[in-house]
Amino acid sequence: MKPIIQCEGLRKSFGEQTVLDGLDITLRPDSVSVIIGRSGGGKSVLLKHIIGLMRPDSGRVLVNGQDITALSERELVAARRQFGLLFQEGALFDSMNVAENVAFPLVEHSGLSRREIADIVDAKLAAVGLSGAGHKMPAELSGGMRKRVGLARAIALDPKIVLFDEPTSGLDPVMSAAINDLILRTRGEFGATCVVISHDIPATMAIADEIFMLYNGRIIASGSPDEIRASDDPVVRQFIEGRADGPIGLA
Ligand SMILES: Nc1ncnc2c1ncn2[C@@H]1O[C@H](COP(=O)(O)OP(=O)(O)OP(=O)(O)O)[C@@H](O)[C@H]1O
Repeated sequence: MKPIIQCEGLRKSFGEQTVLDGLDITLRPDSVSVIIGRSGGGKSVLLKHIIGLMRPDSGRVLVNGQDITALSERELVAARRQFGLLFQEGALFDSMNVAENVAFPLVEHSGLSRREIADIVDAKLAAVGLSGAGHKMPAELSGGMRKRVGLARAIALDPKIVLFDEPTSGLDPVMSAAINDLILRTRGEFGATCVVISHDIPATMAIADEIFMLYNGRIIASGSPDEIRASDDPVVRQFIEGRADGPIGLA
């Protein structure tokens, strides 16, 4: 199957610090791909390269075969419309109510009428289980609700690819399970490719079609949850078992 996202030889340093060190990754369409790895290991930096918010020092990022590292800022704006992005805290606009938040990308990019936009907003809020919450302000919402509003906004334009940056961090187990269901539905019902960054190993095992382990600036292991569980790589084992002792230093 043709990959939807392919990074080849990505290198990125900040001063002396090398964060991506010749990273290769290939993501399949219509799949849930979960990228795991240490805090500060470069997962968010990788995500920013995939949507063209950061440019690599060298290497390429192909999205549907198009090298987005070669695009101008103007072309990038168009290319980014293929993506929906759910930020860690939902990143809602605090001065807008829930419906206005979800409507925002539609107002900015779709050219649809107010009536059409209102219908889409209702449908997306229903999809995330928040029908009737359109008038609420972000400050009135729980963390889980904020994430669901963020997801409704991320899928407002029916993007082909939805990126989730630590979607379950800070949520209770029930809300985490609800968010994981939503990720699976985002792939199933909306036909989107989902790229998830996560520290949550049980959730990763439950939702991933393919897991990628980022370590020392490269993908050191990839495979289905069963393959990753059976990995004999000591770094992978330490990470998925959550042990303090092992090759991964704590520094
Ligand atoms: N714009 C930047 N300028 C300088 N350093 C940066 C920049 N962005 C990221 N870094 C550094 O790159 C490293 C990787 O950061 P990144 O946010 O990608 O980690 P992460 O794996 O997403 O971590 P976490 O799981 O804690 O969110 C960190 O050491 C960070 O300080």
